[in-house]
Amino acid sequence: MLVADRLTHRWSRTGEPVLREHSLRLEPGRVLGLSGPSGAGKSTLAAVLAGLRTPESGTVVVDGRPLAEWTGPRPVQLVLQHPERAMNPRWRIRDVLAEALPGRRREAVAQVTERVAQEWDAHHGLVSPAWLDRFSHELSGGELQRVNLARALLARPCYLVADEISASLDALTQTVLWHRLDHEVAETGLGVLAISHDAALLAQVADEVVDFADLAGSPLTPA
Ligand SMILES: Nc1ncnc2c1ncn2[C@@H]1O[C@H](COP(=O)(O)OP(=O)(O)OP(=O)(O)O)[C@@H](O)[C@H]1O
Repeated sequence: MLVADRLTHRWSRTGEPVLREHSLRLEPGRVLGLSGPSGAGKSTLAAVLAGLRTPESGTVVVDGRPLAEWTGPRPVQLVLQHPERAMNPRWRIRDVLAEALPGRRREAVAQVTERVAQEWDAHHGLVSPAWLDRFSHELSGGELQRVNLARALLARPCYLVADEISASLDALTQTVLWHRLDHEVAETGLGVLAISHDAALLAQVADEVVDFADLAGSPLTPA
């Protein structure tokens, strides 16, 4: 279980806190939907859950161990709406995918990236093997987003924070992508936090939907 307890975070020392003792539980093998208005703090919470921001106070514990104590691959992967920000523009797509496999032999990495591209290609062409030798600027935003998600799953995270990951996709591709994620949830026990403004999408893909505001000031454990 991913347990975030009483997280507080403000972006400037004198500013209002964006996270105000926000708490949530994300179970393995489940999809939890998170909704809330623009600017509320959902992406801030996402960054803290993934360990990319340190909260002013509060804890994030992943499968019984504080997030800060995990070494090696991040147990919580974050995929954002704008995939180009998460990729080195000088890398080919095969190197972008290989980033999820640090420390492996070159030949093994090449094999895995080819296999992953073929496997994702089988899901209605979500990722094409033909993209592997291209640079990120040679793919569309939606294509890059699928590569970004494939890379995040290749790292074998325990939990995935998916922040508006399908907002730039057409309806059919969106359905196929969530179907692919569902498969991962069922097969590997991945826990997913799906952040979106799209209530209809969340109703479709999530086991439960919570509102960002309702997570504030509701500690999971006694103070
Ligand atoms: N790097 C930053 N530096 C300063 N302020 C920030 C930073 N990132 C976000 N903020 C501020 O924190 C608040 C919450 O932003 P956040 O991106 O978490 O909201 P959100 O709920 O994800 O919004 P949206 O749905 O529009 O993506 C906003 O007021 C935003 O301006």
